[in-house]
Amino acid sequence: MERVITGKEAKFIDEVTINEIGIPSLVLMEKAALCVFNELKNNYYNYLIVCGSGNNGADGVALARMLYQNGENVTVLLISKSEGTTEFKLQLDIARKIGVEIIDFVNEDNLDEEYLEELFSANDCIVDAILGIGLDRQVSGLYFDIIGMINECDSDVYAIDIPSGICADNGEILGTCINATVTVTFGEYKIGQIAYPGKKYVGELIKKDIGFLDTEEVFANYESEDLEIRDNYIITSKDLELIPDRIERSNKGTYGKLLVIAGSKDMSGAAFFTGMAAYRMGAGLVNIVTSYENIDVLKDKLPEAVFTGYNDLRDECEYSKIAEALDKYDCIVIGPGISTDDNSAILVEMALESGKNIVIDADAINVIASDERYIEKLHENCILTPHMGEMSRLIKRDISEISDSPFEMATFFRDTYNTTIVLKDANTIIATSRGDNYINVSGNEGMSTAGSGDVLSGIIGGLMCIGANRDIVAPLGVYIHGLAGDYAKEKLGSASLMARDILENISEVLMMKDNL
Ligand SMILES: NC(=O)C1=CN([C@@H]2O[C@H](COP(=O)(O)OP(=O)(O)OC[C@H]3O[C@@H](n4cnc5c(N)ncnc54)[C@H](O)[C@@H]3O)[C@@H](O)[C@H]2O)[C@@H](O)CC1
Ligand SMILES: [K+]
Repeated sequence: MERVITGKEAKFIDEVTINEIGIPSLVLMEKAALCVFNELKNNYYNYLIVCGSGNNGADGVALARMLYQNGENVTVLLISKSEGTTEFKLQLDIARKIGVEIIDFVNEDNLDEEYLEELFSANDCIVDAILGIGLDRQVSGLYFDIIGMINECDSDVYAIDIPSGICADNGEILGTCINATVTVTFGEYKIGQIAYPGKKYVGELIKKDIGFLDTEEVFANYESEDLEIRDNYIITSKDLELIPDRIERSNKGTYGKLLVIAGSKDMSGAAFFTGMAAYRMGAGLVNIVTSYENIDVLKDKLPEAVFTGYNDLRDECEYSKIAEALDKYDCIVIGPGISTDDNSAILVEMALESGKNIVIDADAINVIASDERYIEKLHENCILTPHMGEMSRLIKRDISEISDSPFEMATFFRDTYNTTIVLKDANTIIATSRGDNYINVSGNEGMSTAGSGDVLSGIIGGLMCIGANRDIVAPLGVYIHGLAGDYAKEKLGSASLMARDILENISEVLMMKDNL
């Protein structure tokens, strides 16, 4: 896994590198500007570098100097009213002395919006050096208007460090933001570049090492009074190694027993997808607990499973049959297609009280959302997998509020209930009960299709079953699900992609692991 950091953590790493280690700020800046220069040089006819007056702007001015000295047509556009940081003033002074063309929009007369529009379209490359990780409030006024104009023109836009307007801490857009073609960032990825909505505006994301002190070393050895370091990661293909290997001399008991409580009248498909996904992940035995009328059809589709039927769980005999199964099995997936009737409420309560490792999905989440009594029973071995609608019911907030700040919502839920949450979205956020957060980077738009969530809960259940580390099953399962979807998209395109195609490509992911 790879760490992703907040803007504040990035600042802390900056400060330690400069103040404790002694690498001068200007040396880091020179390297940062050089990295962007190497991406740009000789690629465009005319460059316009739009600069704020913080160190992001200073990077921009240093870049302009490099382009100028390389013989390219470059203009700096200054748009800040304030004098700027020490580094900014210094870079500007050097650039002026060397002869770089500088337009000071705020202080020069006779410059209006029309002039700016013409300037933007006259340059085929615009560099956004307005705001970086120092963004700390809503974008308004001139900055707002200029970002709008840059987004309107056809030129390529390179953002230095992060597109201006995206909050590096969580991906929120503070009023407006630059829609970049390419973003060149320094040190580590920032959450705002990986998480939606920010991710949508980053374009191609290039990460460059500019000589900061190693992040893990900084976090382990230096303390900051006002900064709480959070463990945020992305899963990468290397982490597939964390899927337990098959053992040559083994039997089905070696790979665990999973109880899948899924499906209700007219909803047998959900149980099939979940059960089958768990088997494709390598689960030893899957027992599907479902309404009696589903069993015949499921037996045909998934003869590898065993079945436990129920009709009315107020019946003592039926109740104890399920209680016995809960007792015998290693882990549980509950929710896909179970409906929200009285039987489901009983099943959810039984599963929660078993204390086992449980994946809680779909209608089981709706049951929990319907009554405070259940939410209080969540524990550290639960993994909830809500989509935006289910999350909205669970925490009683509007979907728009959740999709504007999914990262905050997921971590808030985890912190409140000490449970793992998988908030499903175009890039799913996982906040684990151990305190780690993950932003998923696999998957595609074709996976927004019926049954896709059922497959995910089966994959996570399957991973638990085969003995993957408890702290990693949720983020790893989400990553595998997305990767299986990516394989499916490669073969079929995104529009025709169906849940069964995700299922069929789980094996591709497992073979990829074998070839690592
Ligand atoms: N030594 C360093 O500190 C390095 C800094 N680097 C660059 O410096 C950037 C961070 O620099 P800074 O911390 O100076 O911050 P920024 O340059 O991102 O911006 C801070 C300035 O913008 C103002 N501001 C914040 N939000 C605003 C808003 N919504 N509207 C208008 N003004 C707003 C702040 O008051 C402050 O004056 C990084 O993103 C990176 O590009 C790199 O050069 C690497 C080395
Ligand atoms: K920027």
